Amino acid sequence: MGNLLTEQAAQKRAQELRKQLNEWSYQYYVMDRPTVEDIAYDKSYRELVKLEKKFPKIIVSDSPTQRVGGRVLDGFDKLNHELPMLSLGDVFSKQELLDFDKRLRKVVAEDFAYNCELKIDGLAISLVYKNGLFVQGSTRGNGVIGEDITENLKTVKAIPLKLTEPVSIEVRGECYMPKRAFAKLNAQREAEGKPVFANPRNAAAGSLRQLDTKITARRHLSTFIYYLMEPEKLGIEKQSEALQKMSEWGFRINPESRVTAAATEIDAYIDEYQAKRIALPYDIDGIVLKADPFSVQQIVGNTVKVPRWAIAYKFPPDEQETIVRQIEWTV
Ligand SMILES: CC(C)(C)c1nc(N2CCN(c3ncccn3)CC2)c2cc(C(N)=O)c(N)nc2n1
Repeated sequence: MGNLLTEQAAQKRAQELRKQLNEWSYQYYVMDRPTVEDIAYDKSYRELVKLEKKFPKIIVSDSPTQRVGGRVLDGFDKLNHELPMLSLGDVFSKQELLDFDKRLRKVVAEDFAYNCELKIDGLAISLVYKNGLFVQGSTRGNGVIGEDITENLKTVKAIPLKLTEPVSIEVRGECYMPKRAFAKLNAQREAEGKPVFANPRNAAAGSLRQLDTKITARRHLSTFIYYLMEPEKLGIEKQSEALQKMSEWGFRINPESRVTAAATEIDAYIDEYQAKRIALPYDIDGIVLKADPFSVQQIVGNTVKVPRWAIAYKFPPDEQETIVRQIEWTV
């Protein structure tokens, strides 16, 4: 491009490049479906970087160039979760799960199904969007006070910088490090004589706590988003519906969740994923059962710390998992 390029022409070309790059990135990082060779991506990306360098005024917040990090923060601001990030009650046996189900059905007259979800073993995060643009990301902290890690979360490619609709929402999810990235990182750290991380959750937490966002950007973090705050404001009536809607907005949603009507289906779900656990490309430490209709949440509400309409079933610690981790996922 000769330098006769006007800012307007640069803006137009940059918009075309962003659209293409964001589409490729969505397919790769959100849908796990690589659709383009790296070289094609890099070529377009380099052209966009050049255009934005030449005409800085054309830069927009959802440009893929805004994901590389680059600032070294001197700390994280604390922030107040207007809607507290609750904890989860947890049970360790199917019998306790049945007791939870019985207790809940005693209070709730209407029949209802559960939404069963894998319990991703990462770090709980909250993401706030204003008119479809990512404006703030934070850690759970103690549930009321968290840390603003927006700059670091912008580098997580699975977190959309701009949604497909201009909605103003807050969502909750888990930020995690895939097992393969964890094995690679630890192999690298070992080679550099640095201490290795004990598990992917610690590695994810350490990566999000980095004050140098460039380091966070190369840690291959990902997310699964699992809750939409105040769904009633958008006329969404069930957890399964909220997950579907969040997927349409561009969030990465775990594909293994399932609506189960009867308790026996829950048993099957638990058995299935206890067996699949080792083969999953990310760590899970159980499953999360949520009453699917949000009306049930309205009826039973939450205690100070935990919802009465949801429970976590924790898998027994699976020691051979650790041995397998060394074999299966070393690069
Ligand atoms: C929205 C509710 C409260 C029902 C909820 N809360 C969750 N958690 C709360 C406790 N959390 C927590 N973290 C640290 C210390 C205490 N509690 C960690 C997230 C969920 C975690 C997962 C997951 N991991 O995959 C999930 N699929 N659904 C969740 N749903």
